[in-house]
Amino acid sequence: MTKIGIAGFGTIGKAVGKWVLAQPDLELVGVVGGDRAKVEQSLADLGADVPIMSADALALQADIVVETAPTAAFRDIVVPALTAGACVVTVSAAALIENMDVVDIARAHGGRIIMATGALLGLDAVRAAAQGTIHSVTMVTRKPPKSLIGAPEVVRQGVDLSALTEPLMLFDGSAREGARGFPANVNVAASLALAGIGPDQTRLQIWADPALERNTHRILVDADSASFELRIQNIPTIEKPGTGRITALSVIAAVEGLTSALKVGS
Ligand SMILES: NC(=O)C1=CN([C@@H]2O[C@H](COP(=O)(O)OP(=O)(O)OC[C@H]3O[C@@H](n4cnc5c(N)ncnc54)[C@H](OP(=O)(O)O)[C@@H]3O)[C@@H](O)[C@H]2O)C=CC1
Ligand SMILES: O=C([O-])CC(=O)C(=O)O
Repeated sequence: MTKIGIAGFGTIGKAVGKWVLAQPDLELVGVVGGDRAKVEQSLADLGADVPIMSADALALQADIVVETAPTAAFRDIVVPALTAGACVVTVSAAALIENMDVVDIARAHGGRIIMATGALLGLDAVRAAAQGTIHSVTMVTRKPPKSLIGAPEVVRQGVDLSALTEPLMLFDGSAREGARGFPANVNVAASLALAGIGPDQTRLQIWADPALERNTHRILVDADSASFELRIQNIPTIEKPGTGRITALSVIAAVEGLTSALKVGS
């Protein structure tokens, strides 16, 4: 039995928990949450008798810690897990690019960080191209306004997204700056940057588009090995529209890839 812990039991974490509970070779050994009453209700919804614990306690119990908490909690969860030599599976790429020293912590203690592809595609091709020379990576994210409400940069600009009648460009710059302004909205840009030419070289535009119902990403890569274009249209989750439905499935696929006899794709 592989022991799984989940830190952050919200939109993604709860879906992953439901899947883990249905796997005969996986054991959900603990959950770390924000509001305890909400986690208790979520576990009750799943019919699960699983202890709620601190991130430090989970680090000592789990072989794999699934980190699906808000950006601000990233270090408190990931540092003890890696120090204990656990494998961390996460999609919090916006948090990782601000805390790259955790990679050194993993290296020093035999831990691993698996950044699942999340709400994106094609990171295998971007990583392969990065073994040669990538000339440019450009990403354009367009989301329905409801998917961007509450982002720090939207609040800073004082834009009333609910009043939009036509597309509005909210950001044009580096993936690093974009992830700072929209930490819960463009993790995909941070993942793309980690796979390719880094957060300062990866270019990003973010648009709020009232005509859209899906979170859409278009990526252009120009490299000495290939030029390619990636497009995805993510169906928003009901709980958190900025998070596409495919994200939790990507985390599940990553855990499955770590624990099953057959793994397809790199
Ligand atoms: N790479 C990608 O494609 C994507 C990445 N993400 C990232 O994944 C992460 C999770 O996203 P999502 O599930 O949508 O977010 P949610 O807000 O739905 O869930 C986060 C959960 O974490 C809980 N939480 C709050 N504080 C802590 C803490 N200190 N320790 C543990 N848990 C805590 C929250 O509880 P409470 O509600 O009580 O505060 C909430 O239940 C985020 O970092 C997000 O940015 C999201 C979408 C796509
Ligand atoms: O990257 C993110 O944080 C989420 C996202 O864009 C999506 O789900 O399409």
